Amino acid sequence: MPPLLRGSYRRVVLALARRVVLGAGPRWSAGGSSCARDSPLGAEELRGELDRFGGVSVRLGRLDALDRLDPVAFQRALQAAVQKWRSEGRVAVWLHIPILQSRFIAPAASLGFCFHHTESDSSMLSLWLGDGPSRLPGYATHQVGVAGAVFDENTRKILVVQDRNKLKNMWKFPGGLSEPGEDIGDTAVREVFEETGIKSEFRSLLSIRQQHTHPGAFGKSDMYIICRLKPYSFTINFCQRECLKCEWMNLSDLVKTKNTTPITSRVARLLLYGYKEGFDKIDLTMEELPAVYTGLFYKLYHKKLPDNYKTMTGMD
Ligand SMILES: NC(=O)C1=CN([C@@H]2O[C@H](COP(=O)(O)OP(=O)(O)OC[C@H]3O[C@@H](n4cnc5c(N)ncnc54)[C@H](O)[C@@H]3O)[C@@H](O)[C@H]2O)C=CC1
Ligand SMILES: [Mg+2]
Repeated sequence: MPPLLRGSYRRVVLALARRVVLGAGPRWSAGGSSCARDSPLGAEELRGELDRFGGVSVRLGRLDALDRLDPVAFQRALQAAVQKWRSEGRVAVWLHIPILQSRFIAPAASLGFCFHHTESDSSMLSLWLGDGPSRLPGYATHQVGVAGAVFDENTRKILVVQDRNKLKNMWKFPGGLSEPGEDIGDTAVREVFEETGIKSEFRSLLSIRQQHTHPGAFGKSDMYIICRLKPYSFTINFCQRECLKCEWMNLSDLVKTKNTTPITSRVARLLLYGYKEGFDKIDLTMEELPAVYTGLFYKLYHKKLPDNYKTMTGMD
């Protein structure tokens, strides 16, 4: 027996290998005694929860003994567990590993596990056990950036910035990346305030750009959304760290200038059209609706739907 599999480790490993179970299982005990020596780590078995697709989810952070379990012992236990889950017809295994237990990543990888995703304090590995190629869904594919086109209808001026740290200095709308759980409109309002000092409120969504293998998105795709915002403060106090310049520019000048990005120019023209013909021509408005399955709420963006169409039941 390898030296690593001595004493309490040995008991842990044997228990893991023998009795990997799903659901609530008995605690480890090497000899039936409940004294501290026989169950020295007070640990539970490597066990998983069954998900609705027939996969098993194991959270290593819940296993008390893990701090004193070495990678070799873990690999054996996991191998035995995978064998058992396979024989039970489980389709996949999800392995959640806290960052401080990262020494278990390599042993899991040697059994075929791959990274599914990582968070700041943990990683999630997965192993497909079902027939054919994996049907597990991938993780995040896009980052979401949001800009605010803050248009003052009274003066026909629009708020524009030039970013610092850019190879070319071009006029654009202030904006930045959405934070986890943040509504699109809230990102626009927050970023505009952080970058320019201007306070504003969300009016509508104007455009969505999708760009793949975006250099600023760590190789992922970029979703860049521009919102129409209405200002309610007008004194610029721009962030020197992020911006080189910031000003209220005549919308017609932004439409004309060459010193801007194609998307900014296009949205400036869209705003001009909306200003002249009515913003309902260009606005995707937002409404909050209840989600059927989760009981949560979501934001839905679309062209304005007349109230009678919201409740109509037939074609007449
Ligand atoms: N076509 C356009 O007009 C432009 C569109 N965008 C879009 O805007 C969104 C991102 O907005 P941003 O204003 O760039 O983000 P942001 O406003 O959230 O953050 C920009 C700041 O983050 C920091 N930062 C970013 N990457 C960094 C790194 N690797 N190391 C250290 N600091 C770093 C810098 O301080 C930088 O000034 C994306 O969706 C992008 O596609 C951005 C620029 C131009
Ligand atoms: Mg920015």
